[in-house]
Amino acid sequence: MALDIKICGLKTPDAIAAALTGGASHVGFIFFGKSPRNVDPETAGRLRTAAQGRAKAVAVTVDADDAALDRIIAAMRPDMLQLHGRETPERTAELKARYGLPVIKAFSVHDATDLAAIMPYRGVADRLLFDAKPPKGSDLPGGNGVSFDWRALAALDGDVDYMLSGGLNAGNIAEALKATNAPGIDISSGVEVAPGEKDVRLIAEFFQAVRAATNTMSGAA
Ligand SMILES: O=C(O)c1ccccc1N[C@@H]1O[C@H](COP(=O)(O)O)[C@@H](O)[C@H]1O
Repeated sequence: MALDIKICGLKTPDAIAAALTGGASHVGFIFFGKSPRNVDPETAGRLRTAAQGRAKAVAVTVDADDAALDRIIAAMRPDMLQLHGRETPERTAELKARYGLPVIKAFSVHDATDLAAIMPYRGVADRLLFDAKPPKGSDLPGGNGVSFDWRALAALDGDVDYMLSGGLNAGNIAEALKATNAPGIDISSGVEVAPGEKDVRLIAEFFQAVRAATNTMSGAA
């Protein structure tokens, strides 16, 4: 099965073009005021048109209320919603029904005990996303550029569809894929030169590293 690759926190046409040229399956837009990657829904709506028919456009929100989500959905027309806050299984189901969109639910992981949290979301969220816990003092629930111990995911059932995120970059993606065999990966800080500032060269290098890693893994199989 092809590896899904999401480049998240996009804010400029150049960065989106680099993500699409590299072969991103998903492009993510952040709607969270405290993030250096925050975009307004209208800007995201303009930017996401480049991805039409090429990659799924994902709206990333954090405990957003209905009014904020209504505005995001109307202006951006995302293909998917990513819930990166403390949204309950009930809220997740409600949003799926309200907008008729597939939902990615994010979980923060330190060790295998954190995986118990996913149980009530199985059959509710369409896909799970595993990110590291935010460092102490961080204002952001994600996008902190920190990894967790990927061995924690060894306890997952084989049928769990998820994306691995948190501190991925061109230098560690081979090890991350080898450790997890993740069906999808998600990166933001690792292709930036400063918080919120994507770099087209780093994006291209990330895709090269992913291709090299997947070629090595399929050769070894
Ligand atoms: O990137 C952000 O600023 C952000 C803000 C609020 C919620 C989620 C956010 N990003 C998510 O974090 C991971 C990527 O993090 P990293 O920078 O690669 O470590 C990814 O799931 C983004 O969607």
